[in-house]
Amino acid sequence: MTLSLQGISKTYESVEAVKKMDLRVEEGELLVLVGPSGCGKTTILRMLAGMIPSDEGKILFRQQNLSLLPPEKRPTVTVFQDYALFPHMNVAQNIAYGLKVRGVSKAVIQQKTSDFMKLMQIEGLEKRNINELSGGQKQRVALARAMVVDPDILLFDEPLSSLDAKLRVEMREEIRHIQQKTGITAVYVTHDQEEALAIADRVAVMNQGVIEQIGTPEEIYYQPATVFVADFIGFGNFIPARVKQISKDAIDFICLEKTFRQPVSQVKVPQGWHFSPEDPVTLFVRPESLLPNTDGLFSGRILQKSFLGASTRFMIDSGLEYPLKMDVLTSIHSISPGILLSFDIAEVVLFPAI
Ligand SMILES: Nc1ncnc2c1ncn2[C@@H]1O[C@H](COP(=O)(O)OP(=O)(O)OP(=O)(O)O)[C@@H](O)[C@H]1O
Repeated sequence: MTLSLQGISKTYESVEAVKKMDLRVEEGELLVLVGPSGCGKTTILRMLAGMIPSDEGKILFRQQNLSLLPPEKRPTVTVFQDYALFPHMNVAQNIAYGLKVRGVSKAVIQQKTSDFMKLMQIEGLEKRNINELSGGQKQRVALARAMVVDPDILLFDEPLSSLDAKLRVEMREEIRHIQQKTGITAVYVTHDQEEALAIADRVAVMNQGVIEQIGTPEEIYYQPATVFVADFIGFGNFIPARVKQISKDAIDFICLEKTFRQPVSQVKVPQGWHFSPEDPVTLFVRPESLLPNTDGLFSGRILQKSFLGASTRFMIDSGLEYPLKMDVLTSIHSISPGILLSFDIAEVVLFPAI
């Protein structure tokens, strides 16, 4: 009982937007497609909705081949960034539209419209014109209009991009809450990696028409499978290093001219990649995994400090080509300008040298 894309491709003139993609979305799951502009996210959503055909491959939902169905026969409804509301209809008429065209009775339309206005906390706005609403209210109307027809699959195309930062966070929490409450299957497109991590059951990170990695937000954040994913999701430091020696229990690395010893079981590496003694490698370290401490493994000098609220970010010169980023809880005050650092070694991911 899943939505699955099997070997889906799409080429526009000379641009290969989606390349032989396989993807499964479980029933009731919220799957986020995230990636930089032009990586093919919207193209996938359009193929799911039937707005454009794929060049090859199949889209199956509950054993039915959706690729053969026109858009209006598909079990999908799309929520767009620009809301796509009907400007000549008031709020209630917008929400009721989908039910009306499906020939639902007046009494049911009234009941359902009222239920969804309540769910989206827009009661009292029934008679308002669309141009008399705030951005957040418009998005609530758009969501109510999409969900009122009880679709099996909700498609979100950057639904929060037009909202200001605070409202985005509020609305994404609300979308997540309602999606979980209704158990609707959802595919959500965004280029905002923070939004992706916050809202998803699973995240698919896309790059140039392919999925680089798919996994839970925690897997994607703590165990990026590629340098692209590590770089795109969150912040991090790429530190050049060299494998010194490998024994049965531990691996020694030389990094910043110091030797780090790490138990073999703790070394996180991309699947299928093996390294040998003397290989140049890259250590990927999150800013919060860099630790200021007095018996640190290497030294650095603070170049810059940015207050981020709960944490403070320090830019540190450690003699590398780029400054290291280190996030420290703001409540910890005693950071001296010339500091000693170490890693939380269990959180470091090892990549081939970049
Ligand atoms: N109608 C079209 N004709 C030609 N090329 C297109 C068309 N639509 C998209 N493309 C190209 O296909 C690639 C994928 O586009 P797509 O819109 O799917 O990316 P996206 O990840 O959604 O990007 P964004 O976040 O900017 O919306 C891009 O290189 C884009 O320029």
